Amino acid sequence: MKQYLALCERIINEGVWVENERTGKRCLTVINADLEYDVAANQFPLITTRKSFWKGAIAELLGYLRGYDNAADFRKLGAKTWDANANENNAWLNNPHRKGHDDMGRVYGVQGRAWAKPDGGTVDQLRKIIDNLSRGVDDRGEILSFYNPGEFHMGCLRPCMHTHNFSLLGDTLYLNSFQRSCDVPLGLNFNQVQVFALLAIVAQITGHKPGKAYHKIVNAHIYEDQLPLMQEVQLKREPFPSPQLHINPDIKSLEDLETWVTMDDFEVTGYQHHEAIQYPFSV
Ligand SMILES: Nc1nc(=O)c2c([nH]1)NC[C@@H]1CN(c3ccc(C(=O)N[C@@H](CCC(=O)O)C(=O)O)cc3)CN21
Ligand SMILES: O=c1ccn([C@H]2C[C@H](O)[C@@H](COP(=O)(O)O)O2)c(=O)[nH]1
Repeated sequence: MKQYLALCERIINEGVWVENERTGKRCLTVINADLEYDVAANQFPLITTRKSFWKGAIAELLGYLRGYDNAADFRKLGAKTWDANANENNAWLNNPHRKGHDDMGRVYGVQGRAWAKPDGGTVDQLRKIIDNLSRGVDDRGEILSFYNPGEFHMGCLRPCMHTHNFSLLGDTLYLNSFQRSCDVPLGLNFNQVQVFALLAIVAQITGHKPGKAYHKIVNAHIYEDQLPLMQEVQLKREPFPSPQLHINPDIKSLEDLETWVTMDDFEVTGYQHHEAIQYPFSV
């Protein structure tokens, strides 16, 4: 929680105003933030200075791991986060590749599970990583990348958290996650949960101990209409200690994640938090 608050303070003290064409809003922006989560100690990085709807974040992650391309599928899991980007962005609504209501196009998990090969067929990046790690193999290229510039024109948004790189040291699994753009009041609240949960889940299904997760953010920003709530409400509150995340131990494989897992298989204990804050969302 301290590193989150330090990043917010840094944006307020050192941030530079940058215009954003798509949203028509200015963002107070800093470049480069390195966050670290201790998954081994189960210090779940949930924001405590406002109520966090963490289930939406894990639902979104599960949708990515399943390769979903449709906001309706995300809603069924419990994440409403893609409704606006799928259905309210004019450039995407007028894009000939959009397959109708709720379609997100070839974003995130589509690239992770079915990256189109130029010579035909697809690559399932996640399957390969899980197979290797389950055999105790780290080929120094255990990389899940959603960033496919050749297909940006076929999706509603370029991926923000775009690459997850796993590493094995002995029986301990590590994760480095890379994010090019971060809406600190709204998106980071979810992204911290996702980086932590991704390492915890993959360690569990490949039979390893989780170590640390390292989260690098390049452009970290606060939208102009979010700033008063951040400065005058959220940053005035004292944080509480980290809660813990519990994952159903019956989840043992990628097939389990793909077939029967729901948000009921995730539980958080010890979550003390301040009241919810509704931050404005920019499409
Ligand atoms: N401007 C912007 N910021 C983002 O963080 C973001 C995007 N766009 N587009 C793609 C995804 C969607 N994400 C989202 C979208 C909505 C919330 C949101 O409204 N969060 C609420 C609670 C939602 C709930 O009830 O589940 C919050 O208060 O955190 C969070 C992340 C993250 N990403
Ligand atoms: O996981 C996510 C997804 C999106 N965001 C934020 C970061 C930006 O504010 C917007 C995306 O706009 P771009 O112009 O494509 O950078 O969504 C996030 O924080 N986390």
